[in-house]
Amino acid sequence: MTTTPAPPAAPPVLRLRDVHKRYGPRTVLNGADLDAAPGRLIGVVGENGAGKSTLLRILAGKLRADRGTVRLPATVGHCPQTVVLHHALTVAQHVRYFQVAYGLPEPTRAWELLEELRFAAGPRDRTGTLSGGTRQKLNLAVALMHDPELLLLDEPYQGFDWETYLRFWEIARSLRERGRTVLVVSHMAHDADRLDALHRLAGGRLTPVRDGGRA
Ligand SMILES: Nc1ncnc2c1ncn2[C@@H]1O[C@H](COP(=O)(O)OP(=O)(O)OP(=O)(O)O)[C@@H](O)[C@H]1O
Repeated sequence: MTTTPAPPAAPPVLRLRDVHKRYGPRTVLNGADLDAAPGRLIGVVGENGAGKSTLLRILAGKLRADRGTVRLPATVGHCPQTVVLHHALTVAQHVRYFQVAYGLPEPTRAWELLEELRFAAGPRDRTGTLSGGTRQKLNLAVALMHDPELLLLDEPYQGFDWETYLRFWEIARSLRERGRTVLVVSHMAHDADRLDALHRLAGGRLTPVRDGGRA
């Protein structure tokens, strides 16, 4: 009898090893490790101030770790907790700005995402006039519009109504099906079932709470 060897596991798209970060005397990350394979939905939970946003900012290249190694794919999207939009610019100006920043020939994906998220504002509306949840939809769409291999989302659905929250998870699932890796900082216990793996950040380290085996 011949046996077919199992296919080798896909190499991690994200690898974090022994990452340290302190702000003055305060140590926030103290040897954080994480591996993420392609096509995984991964959650990170932790108490307020545990260092989740710090971790994501390091992964997004917006903050330098004091020590340790971070291996990332070529394209990374980051949707930070604080909306990065400028209140005086219109919706269309934001889409155009990020299209140019990412070097995209067309901004089509941004408009598709906004439609999927039931975006109610018009292209000429200034973001300063939008509701918090509506601004967050634009924040999310511009983080996703270049279809990054790794997507870092810091509580991405703050201010979303229930229907939009469910649509967010549909988008996350379709990204996973296309081999994208999505890392979500979450406070919601009922998100856990939607994820392939869940890690807790405490004491500056990441510990798997639940792991689907390939995260
Ligand atoms: N730029 C900074 N300078 C000094 N301290 C900072 C800075 N950014 C964050 N901190 C501190 O580092 C700790 C971790 O902050 P961080 O925002 O990463 O936590 P978090 O887990 O995302 O918190 P939350 O759940 O409240 O969003 C906190 O004590 C915070 O006050």
